[in-house]
Amino acid sequence: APLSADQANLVKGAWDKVKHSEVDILAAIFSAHPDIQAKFPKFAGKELSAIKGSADFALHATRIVSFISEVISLAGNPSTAPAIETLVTELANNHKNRGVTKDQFTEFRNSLTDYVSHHASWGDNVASAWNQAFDNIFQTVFSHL
Ligand code: HEM
Repeated sequence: APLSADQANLVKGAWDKVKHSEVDILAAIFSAHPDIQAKFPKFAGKELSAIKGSADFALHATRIVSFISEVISLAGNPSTAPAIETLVTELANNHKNRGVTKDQFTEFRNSLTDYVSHHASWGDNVASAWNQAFDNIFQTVFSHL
């Protein structure tokens, strides 16, 4: 089910606490899942510590975080649901073309959720809204992979 306005506000509140930590978020994902790092032509086979400070790393981290910020900013409003669907379908198709798997998307989700849950205040209500948001997003992603 789509998020209510109240649920969307809980997700926004948590995301606001971490959205300026782009590099840290991507580093946490790569560190937990080297198979994700290995999909990136620019980062494959390199030590995380050697790439984490690079402009390329900051650029990609910012792309990911900006995408998530955009989707979250559109959540909780029935009139913007089609825009979310369009953005997420495009993301799924781009990643399908790169050979990204459902398991890798799930790994990404789990690391991201782990990061946010440790860097924002995280009660049951926040967790439930966050999980519902990602269930919705991933339902669309998986239908296109
Ligand atoms: C919800 C999860 C994810 C989000 C929000 C996300 C977001 C993005 C965005 C916004 C871009 C740049 C736009 C584009 O080229 O499509 C991108 C590129 C990319 N993503 Fe993801 N991504 C996710 C999951 C993954 C996973 C799991 C992998 C690998 C296993 C991956 C690998 C890549 C690669 C290889 C690129 C191209 C990088 C380049 O330009 O060299 N992504 N991603």
